[in-house]
Amino acid sequence: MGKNEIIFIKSHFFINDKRIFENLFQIPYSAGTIPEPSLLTHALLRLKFGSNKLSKLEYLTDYYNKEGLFKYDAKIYIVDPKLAQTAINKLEKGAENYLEDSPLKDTFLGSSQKSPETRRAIAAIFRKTSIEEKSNMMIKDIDLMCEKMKVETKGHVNITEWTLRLALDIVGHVLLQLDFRGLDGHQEKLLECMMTMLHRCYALREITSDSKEFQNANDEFDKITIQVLEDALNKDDDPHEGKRLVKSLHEACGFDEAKDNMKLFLMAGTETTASTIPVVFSLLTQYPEVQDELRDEADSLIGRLRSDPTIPLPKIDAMMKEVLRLYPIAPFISRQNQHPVSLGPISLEKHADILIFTWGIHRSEYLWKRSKEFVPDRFRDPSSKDQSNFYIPFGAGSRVCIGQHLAWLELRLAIAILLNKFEFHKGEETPDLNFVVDYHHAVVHPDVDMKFVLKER
Ligand code: HEM
Repeated sequence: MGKNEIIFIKSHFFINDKRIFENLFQIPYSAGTIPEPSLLTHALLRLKFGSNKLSKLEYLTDYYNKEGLFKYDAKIYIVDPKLAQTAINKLEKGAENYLEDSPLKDTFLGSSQKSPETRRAIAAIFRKTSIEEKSNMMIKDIDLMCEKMKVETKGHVNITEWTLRLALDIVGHVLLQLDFRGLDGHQEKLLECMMTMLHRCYALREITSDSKEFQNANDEFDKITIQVLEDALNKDDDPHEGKRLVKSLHEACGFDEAKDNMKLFLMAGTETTASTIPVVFSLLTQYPEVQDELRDEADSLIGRLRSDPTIPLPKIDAMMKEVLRLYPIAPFISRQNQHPVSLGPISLEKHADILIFTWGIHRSEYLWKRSKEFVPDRFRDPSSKDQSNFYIPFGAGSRVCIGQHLAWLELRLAIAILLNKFEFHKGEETPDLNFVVDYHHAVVHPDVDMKFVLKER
């Protein structure tokens, strides 16, 4: 808004620009068009939420509930479940400028053309049964983390750091048949590169993607992944493990793309679960009675869980579903249309920039009872009226998160084992739960590392 166009003095607006005056009082919506907040709505949102764009978008989700979609910053946000389902199935992955400036731009995350072969080539590795067969590797890594936490944390734990290292080791062991030894501190450099790019640049915006620091981190990340890929290609497959992911990738898309997709697996496989676990424990320290109840379940089922990772954990599973409802780590799903297309009553020009707004849909007061509250047993009773049938933390359709089975198993095992071995409490250093958004990769993270007081059991 230009200087002198609107002057705001003590709860009065003074408007001295005719165009703005008209815009303030425009009727924001007429049937068949995409509604857009008026300048007045923008101004009020700014007063209410400052620069917190995620909260503004969440507010607009309920505001435009009837229309089911809205435009904000030239992007179209879909918040109606039916429209969202249609958009997910009918439109293509990504958007015109999706992943521009990102080291993941040439991976199959953003590409709708190359992805089917790559996806097919690696699908077997990500299948639920293949992942479950490797649960022992995850359990070994989680146990190692717990042992190290006991020795090294002295009662105060930075769970963000530990779970980042854990997630890196699990991606290495389960997906790549490689030992990164993140928990032993051997891959500090790799984690540092990822965090410089993902947190400092894209989420916190402390540095830009053309800064020297970013470039150095990206070059180093490239160097490490090239080395890892070359080493892995030179090794024979373990006959018990089947073909390595890196070999399948290499055969499907050649060295350069395989290297970029390795970067994708390292980033997507590490930061997503490593952001979710700290959120879980932040909530469990805010609700200690829930933590105790879940610990009782973990204690009684841990023996069976270790030998069969698929057994139901009714309370822990329900709580994790609720965490991914209230705080979906991937808050948007990006889609675009190569050709003009109609979506419900709306006609879209080609190359519209479309976001299915999971965060808003999961928290809409029109779809969920007590929508903004943490209700840990909401998902325990499938017939509960507290539930909506539109729940998409991992997306949906042909481009659903390929790592969802890995993520889910890792989360339930890590949470059950951590609860069985430790109590988590709030301490002086424990931060409030606030989020920053990486709009490039459509991920939210807690804005700072999550630290707790840890009591060994
Ligand atoms: C809590 C953990 C996770 C959440 C909430 C999550 C969520 C998502 C979502 C919403 C999408 C987009 C789906 C769409 O466009 O329809 C996605 C895509 C993807 N995820 Fe995950 N994810 C998680 C963990 C992981 C893990 C552990 C990996 C392992 C490597 C992974 C790898 C990927 C990849 C490669 C894609 C792109 C798939 C494609 O475009 O075809 N994710 N994820």
